Amino acid sequence: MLELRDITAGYDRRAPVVRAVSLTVRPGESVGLLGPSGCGKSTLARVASLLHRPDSGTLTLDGTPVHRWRHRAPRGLRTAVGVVFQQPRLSADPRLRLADLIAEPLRATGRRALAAGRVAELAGPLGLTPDLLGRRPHEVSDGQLQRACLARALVLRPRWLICDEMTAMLDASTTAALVEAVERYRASTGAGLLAVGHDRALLDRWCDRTADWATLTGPAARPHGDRP
Ligand SMILES: Nc1ncnc2c1ncn2[C@@H]1O[C@H](COP(=O)(O)OP(=O)(O)OP(=O)(O)O)[C@@H](O)[C@H]1O
Repeated sequence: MLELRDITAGYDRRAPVVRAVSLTVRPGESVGLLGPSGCGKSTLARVASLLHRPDSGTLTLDGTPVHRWRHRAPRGLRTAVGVVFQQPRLSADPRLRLADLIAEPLRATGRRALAAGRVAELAGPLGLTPDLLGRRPHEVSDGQLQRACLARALVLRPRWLICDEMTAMLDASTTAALVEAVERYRASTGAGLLAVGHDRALLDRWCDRTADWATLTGPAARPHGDRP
């Protein structure tokens, strides 16, 4: 279970952007998160990805409460969550060839020996040919780079996947390919998904259920935030 309970978070303690938000994703479940621009969805997604420490509230991953974020988070918790952001160019080291970009989390966790096999396994189904794997980010399209970023998010086989507007800048066929890759991964591993987006039709098609930001926040939020 991925449980965000009464999360208050932001960039200035006096004016948090996320206020008392609760949201639960059950094992194997896919939950879409919809809300107006600027409401705090990405901030909440970063809290769930252990990238942003909340001012208050609790994040619990598979029964373990998280007490430390970013590089201070225990490796076992950090690697349990894979994350894909909206803009691949902001999250990709421009010096790395795509094969190395995908393998980066393996190197960072001392599992370099697994790199060749895991990259090959993920690249093919995502349409990343050997030619593309040898290029650097400035030599590929946004859609190709996002495919590599998704492969990077899956390379450690996380139990939870957070997709923050993963397809917002992409065309319909790339969107379909990325969603299909996520669903294939989830079908083979049982991983849970939190997909943040603006496109209700896409989230309704993709996810088991879609939660509206307005129902998750404030004192009116139900114990599990999004349950009827
Ligand atoms: N690093 C930052 N420093 C200061 N303020 C920030 C920072 N990142 C985001 N904000 C502000 O926090 C608020 C919530 O931003 P966030 O990106 O979480 O919203 P969002 O719901 O994901 O928006 P969108 O749908 O437009 O991506 C916004 O007002 C934004 O300007």
